[in-house]
Amino acid sequence: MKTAVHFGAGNIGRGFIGALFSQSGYHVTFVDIADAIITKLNEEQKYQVKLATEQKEAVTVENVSGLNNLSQEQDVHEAIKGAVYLTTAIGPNILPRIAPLIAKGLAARVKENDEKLYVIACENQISATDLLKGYIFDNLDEETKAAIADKVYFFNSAVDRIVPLQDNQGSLDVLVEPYYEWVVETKEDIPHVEGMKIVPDLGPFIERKLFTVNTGHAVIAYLGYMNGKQTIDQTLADEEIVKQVRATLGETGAYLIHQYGLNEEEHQAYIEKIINRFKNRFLNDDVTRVGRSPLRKLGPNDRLVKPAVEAEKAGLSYTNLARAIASALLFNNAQDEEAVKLQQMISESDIPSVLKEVSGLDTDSAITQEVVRHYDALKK
Ligand SMILES: NC(=O)c1ccc[n+]([C@@H]2O[C@H](COP(=O)([O-])OP(=O)(O)OC[C@H]3O[C@@H](n4cnc5c(N)ncnc54)[C@H](O)[C@@H]3O)[C@@H](O)[C@H]2O)c1
Ligand SMILES: O=P(O)(O)OC[C@@H](O)[C@@H](O)[C@H](O)[C@H](O)CO
Repeated sequence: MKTAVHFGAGNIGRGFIGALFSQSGYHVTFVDIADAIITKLNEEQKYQVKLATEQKEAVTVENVSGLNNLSQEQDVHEAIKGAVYLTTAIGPNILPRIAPLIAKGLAARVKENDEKLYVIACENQISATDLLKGYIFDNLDEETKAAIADKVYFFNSAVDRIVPLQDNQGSLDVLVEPYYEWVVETKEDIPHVEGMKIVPDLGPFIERKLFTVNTGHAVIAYLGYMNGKQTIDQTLADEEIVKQVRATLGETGAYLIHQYGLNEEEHQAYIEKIINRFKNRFLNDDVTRVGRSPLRKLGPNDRLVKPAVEAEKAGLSYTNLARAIASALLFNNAQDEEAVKLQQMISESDIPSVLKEVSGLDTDSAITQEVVRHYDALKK
């Protein structure tokens, strides 16, 4: 049986990417540090993906197993040696940590296997696979880099499926929204995977996804958190917040239309479809999951700052994006490591200096001034 090695047996790993490989006739070897999940995968060898709908339709995912990357290094090398695909859904900040193990696996593989291997990072980050490739190459000698050149291919991708935190008493089953989109950038003819869409240029796809789904999601999460709401759909019961989401997505939309020549009506329909996805009450998606890791979300290339910077460059409005950035700065969730660090930075300094450090914005930039104005207003 063909195999796919997937790093990260979490929500997207089990609920989306691993499920598509399994449905396409692959055995999926999940690699994770969560021992309980790995043990259960090996014991049960299957799980269910359940749709967040009234009917709760379910699909059984079979031909799965697990490896712990901390205690089973050698087995992970063996799995990489024989795989057709190597994918990740582990969080962008974790990619550097798994790179040394992948590098060792690739070095061992190319000594005995001339077949092509396709590496795809499925993370909410622009050019995540390029970044992963860089981290892997930092761990390879020149000879191995040359040896893998025409055998290991790295493709960027965009992944879209809302998978909330799972409240299922340790079961492997995953609740997911019905909608999904996995877009992979390549001009190669690659082995078929159900549900994978191939495009020659990912730019418009990843930006459209990140600056609509994830920008909108972030606005709801931070305003919801600020207003004491538990979930995304509960937050959207507040019409003022829905208005704010539409206004912000109007700004990212104007940038996307300007940058990629998107059809205005189609883009508006895309926005409305996404707002409806957010309203799915069966997802029970916690605002703290969606707002997680605010330092990453405030990064220069991420869902809030990049569209604001691009809108400003293009002479477009960015005041609602500045408000979204301000609301992210107010995310003071004590359970979130990055939120704690962010609040500590703010308490020891000032907003312009924090934005300089975290988002790469000049302290006297027009965006920074606009963020400070909104921050002061929201804080009241
Ligand atoms: N959940 C969603 O709705 C969604 C949708 C699209 C994209 N994404 C992206 O997918 C990625 C994963 O998100 P998720 O929601 O599945 O997160 P998750 O926390 O459910 O899964 C991440 C998994 O990675 C594992 N992990 C952490 N550190 C590790 C390490 N050093 N080695 C091996 N495994 C490690 C964790 O144990 C966990 O099982 C993120 O980049 C996220 O932005 C998520
Ligand atoms: O995963 P993050 O932390 O980058 O973003 C949180 C959510 O916006 C995200 O997980 C969405 O649910 C997902 O991107 C939908 O495709």
